[in-house]
Parts: sequence; structure tokens; C-alpha cells
Amino acid sequence: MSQQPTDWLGDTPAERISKLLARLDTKLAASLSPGDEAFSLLSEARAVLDGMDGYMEQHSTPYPPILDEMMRAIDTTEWAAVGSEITLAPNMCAGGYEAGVLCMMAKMCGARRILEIGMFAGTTTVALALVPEVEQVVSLEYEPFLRDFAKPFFERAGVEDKIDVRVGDARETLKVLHDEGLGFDMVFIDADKGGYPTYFKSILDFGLLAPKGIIVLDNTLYKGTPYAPHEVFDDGVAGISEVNRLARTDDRVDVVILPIRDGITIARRR
Ligand SMILES: C[S@@+](CC[C@H](N)C(=O)[O-])C[C@H]1O[C@@H](n2cnc3c(N)ncnc32)[C@H](O)[C@@H]1O
Repeated sequence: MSQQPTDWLGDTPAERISKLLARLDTKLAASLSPGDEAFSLLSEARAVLDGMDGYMEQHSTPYPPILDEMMRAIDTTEWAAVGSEITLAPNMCAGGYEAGVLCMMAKMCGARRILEIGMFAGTTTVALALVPEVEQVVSLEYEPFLRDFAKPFFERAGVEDKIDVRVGDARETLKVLHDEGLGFDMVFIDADKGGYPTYFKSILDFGLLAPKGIIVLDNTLYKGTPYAPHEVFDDGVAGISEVNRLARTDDRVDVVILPIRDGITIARRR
């Protein structure tokens, strides 16, 4: 079932390039002879790019099987019928490979308490909760339907006691977490892109991040649009460009952007 607009750029810079190369292939076919060297060069470039994600996934530790169940449920849900104020779509799910990357980060920084901003169907939430050393995942989500959608999967994975879903606007919930005096070793920001600068600042200003803790921000390359703009993709890019600038200039953190999927930033508190 496709629930994406037809002019969709792809979910990552690599998918965007792949689509561009496919279009270039079609254009060349109309003007060059089939034996032209341009076709073999293009075909090699496409093979390198299109094979990369699958190869990386096959050679990484398999992600928990419950994620496949959840992703099947995501793909067969009629999201438009949910009637959410937020436009929900299957490609909001970061997928199994990225869930594995997050779990590796949690293990590497010894995270016990994790805050997630933007849960969607809960695949990243459940994957992080399944890390044995993780004691609690607090996940902030605007849409109440998603809490009910995810609950049976959390129960089936046996981690419902580790997960605390807070429904509401994350801008407000972050203030509540501050009032409750909570602190986290790892924060994963993956909600509305326009909210990223506020989320990033609030976490540091409210003291929600433990010393040496990490903030992980998803989609910080945003299909390449911060540096290679595209007319169909201005939604959210301002928030991403702003948070990338903020993180780089905030002397409370060291920052690196990794070209994983749609770009993942790690900001580690000094
Ligand atoms: C990209 S999805 C999260 C994906 C999830 N982390 C995963 O990988 O499966 C973004 C989620 O953020 C939620 N969201 C958007 N704006 C929000 C807000 N202001 N407060 C809380 N959640 C919000 C959306 O409803 C959506 O479920």
C-alpha cells in the first residue's frame, strides 16, 4: 500500500540520489545509443548506491523480530482514517536498521534512562526498551491513537513495564518532566522537524540530560535539502537547518553528524 505523495523525494539523501539516477537513466536512453559508456558508468553508480542499505542491514546484528510484526501492522493500517491532527504515514517509522543503530548507541553510552520525543508506532521505543541495561524509556507522543496502537506490541515484547508513554505536545511535556526532576542518559529527538530547536534547547536548559549523556537527532540531513534545496520539500527544513546550527554552536555539547539513513546527529554533553 503506498501512502506517499507521488512527488516524494525519497526518505534519505541516498534514496533521493537513487531516484535522480533512475531519471537520468531514462533521459539518456532517449538520446544515447545502448552501447554508450555512460550507461555502464550509471549502472555501476546505481548498483553501489542501491545495494548499500540492504548490505548494511544484512551485515548488522538482526533487530528484534517484534519489529517485523509492528512494521507489518504499520503497512496495513489506513493512517488517513485515524483522523489525527498530524499527518501519519508508514515512512515515519525509522525501520529496523536504524533501531539497531540506536540500540548500539544506548549500549555504548551505558544508557539506563532514555527519553524519546516522537514515538509513532513505537518500533524505536520497543527496540530501546529491549536493551537489557535500559531500565526506562519515556516516550512523548502527540497522537493518543498511537499509544493504543503500540500497547499490545509492548506487552508481547515483555517490556510494557519499562515504557512510559506521555501523550500531548512534547513542548509542554518537557516542562512536566523538568518539574518532576527527571534526568536521562540518552534523548532521541524524532518528532515534528519545526520543533527540533525547541526540543534541543529545552533538554539542555531544563537539565534533562545527564553529564556525558547524548542527544540523538534523527533526519538532520533531511533528504539533503538543507544544502541542496528542493521545491517540494520546504516543510521542516528550516527547523532542521536551525537545530544543526544551534547544536554546532552550543558549547555544552560536542557534535557529530553521521550519514546514517536520513542523517543522525549525536550531541554529547561535555
Ligand atoms: C517520525 S515519527 C516518530 C518515529 C519513531 N521514533 C520511529 O522511529 O518509529 C514522529 C512522531 O512525532 C509525533 N509528533 C509530532 N509532533 C509532536 C509534538 N508536538 N509532540 C509530540 N509528538 C509529536 C507524531 O505524531 C509522530 O508520531
